[in-house]
Amino acid sequence: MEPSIERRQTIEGLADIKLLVDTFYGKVRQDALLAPIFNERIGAHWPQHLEKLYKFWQTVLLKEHTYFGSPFTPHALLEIDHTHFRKWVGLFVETIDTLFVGERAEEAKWRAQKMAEMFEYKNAYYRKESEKRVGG
Ligand code: HEM
Repeated sequence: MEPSIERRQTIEGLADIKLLVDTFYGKVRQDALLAPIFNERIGAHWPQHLEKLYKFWQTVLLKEHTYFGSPFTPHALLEIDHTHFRKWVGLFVETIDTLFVGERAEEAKWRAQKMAEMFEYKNAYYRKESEKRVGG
């Protein structure tokens, strides 16, 4: 049997974070369900969005604190539901499993899943509240 060559790497530094973020949003931008949502909101500002996401994942995974935003806020207004979140998480997990191995890779998947769950829950809550206000 051919010895298998492990091409996947551990997440060690900013270059790995950039590879993760660039690959993931590359997939998002090709995805029929997610691309329109991102494009409508981000438009020509993809470079700035990616910079923000490098900082976000650098902070979460490398504990180098370069992100100082509030990650949920911009999602509250998006028209997204369970199908979108499931797709987002699916592409994220696929990206990690293709590129990386190790503890940080596992942590990245775990964090992404947990945050997606939280965002989905909060989104549904805000939507219900605003329907109550509109609908009386
Ligand atoms: C279906 C799922 C999702 C969609 C469609 C989505 C879409 C977006 C969009 C359009 C923006 C840009 C908003 C703006 O600049 O006005 C954004 C920002 C962001 N997203 Fe998501 N997102 C999703 C899930 C997630 C998840 C699960 C995470 C975290 C693991 C995440 C992390 C972030 C962060 C950190 C920002 C930057 C926030 C800031 O401005 O500081 N997103 N997202």
